[in-house]
Amino acid sequence: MRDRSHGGFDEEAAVDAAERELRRQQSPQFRQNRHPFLIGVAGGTASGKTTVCDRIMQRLHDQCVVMLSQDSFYRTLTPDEMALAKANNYNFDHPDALDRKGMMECLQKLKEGRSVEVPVYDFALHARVEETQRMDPADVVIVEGILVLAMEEVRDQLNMKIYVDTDDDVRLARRIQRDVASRGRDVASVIEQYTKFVKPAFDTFIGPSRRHADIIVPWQSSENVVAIDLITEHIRLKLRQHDLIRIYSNLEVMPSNFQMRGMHTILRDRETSPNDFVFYADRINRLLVEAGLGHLPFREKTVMTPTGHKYTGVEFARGLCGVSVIRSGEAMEAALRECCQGIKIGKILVHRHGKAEDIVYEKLPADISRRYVLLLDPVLGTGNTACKAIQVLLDKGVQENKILFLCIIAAPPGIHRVCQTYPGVKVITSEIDTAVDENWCVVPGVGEFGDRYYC
Ligand SMILES: O=P(O)(O)OC[C@H]1O[C@H](OP(=O)(O)OP(=O)(O)O)[C@H](O)[C@@H]1O
Ligand SMILES: O=c1cc[nH]c(=O)[nH]1
Repeated sequence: MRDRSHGGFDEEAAVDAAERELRRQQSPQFRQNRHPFLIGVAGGTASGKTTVCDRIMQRLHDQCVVMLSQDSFYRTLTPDEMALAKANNYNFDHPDALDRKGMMECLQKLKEGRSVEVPVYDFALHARVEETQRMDPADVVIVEGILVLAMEEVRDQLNMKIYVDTDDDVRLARRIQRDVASRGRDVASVIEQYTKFVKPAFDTFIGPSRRHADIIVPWQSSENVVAIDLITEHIRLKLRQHDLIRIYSNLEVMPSNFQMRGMHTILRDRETSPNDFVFYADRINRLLVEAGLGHLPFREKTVMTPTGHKYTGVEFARGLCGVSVIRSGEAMEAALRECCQGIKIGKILVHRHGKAEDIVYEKLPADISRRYVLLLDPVLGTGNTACKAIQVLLDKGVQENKILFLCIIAAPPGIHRVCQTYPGVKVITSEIDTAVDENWCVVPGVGEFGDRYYC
């Protein structure tokens, strides 16, 4: 409940401090602790993956971007395999042709912000050469290759997955041209290899892996400039979010998947009916509450199953309660009650009036100072409301590291403010938005959450 006044917090100073912190983390001594943003680019042979990567790198020229190619990790062949390769009878399109362990080690090191020595593969000799190529840590690592989205262990490391979609005939024509010109092959052998191995591997591994992609880029004979623009804009947005996660260890963003993005799309759509808004907000609230509960301490517990076997598991934490920020936070109470039967839930009303800030109402469990508190409010905008509510809890004796703030969307100013002012408080959100506008509305946001939920 507020008239969108700003409160006494110097937002610019907070953002400056956060940026200073980010620069500190970018200094060489901190590099090894940095986690870069990992992008996977897959697609069939000669689909244009490298060109897509080059265009992305050109557009992200102000970031430190490196590209790791799956091709660098072809295995050194055994003598028998070498004989097959020379007879054009070896399957280079199968995941087993790769040194997957070596590739994962490289990826892991880059992910940890360390330099790596990348193997160099000679396609004409079907062998690794002696020398390696050094790759230094970067802000963004692009991993490119036909099987990048088909290998689960690689896929699991990626922050963004792109699939380049090009017609089969265009790809075959390009493949013939490339292998003849630069890999020492003749046309007949390229076509034979394509029919025997390349196409079946595409049908078995590569084509099906497109379902794992976040973005599918149609890429035919002319370049898809619009797609590259959209992708790089999205990467910039994600990098900003990624930076926040790197700065604040007390910020957690729930993993995004198509279900989550679909639910957010419905919430954010101004055409969504009130019934649907409530339905999908409730679904996300339930997931948020589960994510919050996952941060509570647990005790080991062993039970007997009905078949008389032991199961060693854990026991849920005791001594927790919820506190909702009136009015929108009350929309999250049902989700908390569904997960924790009989849980005590208190309430705080933060009322703003001009420059003055008043708590006009609070009703909290008498023993709240001994409890963990799940503080519920679906929107974190400037962070004024959240900070005021957190301060009320601290004044009641709740320990800072026993407060978990759950919100459906969080804007960067609110994240800076809460995470910096209260480093012990864990902020858990399902999405980070871009900004807060001059009317204190979150951008892109959901509009006035309370008005839409309770209308
Ligand atoms: O981070 P801030 O800039 O403080 O904004 C966030 C606050 O705004 C919303 O409440 P609102 O004031 O709209 O009241 P309502 O819940 O009664 O609709 C939201 O539920 C938060 O409490
Ligand atoms: O955009 C906003 C900002 C604060 N609160 C809301 O409900 N929406």
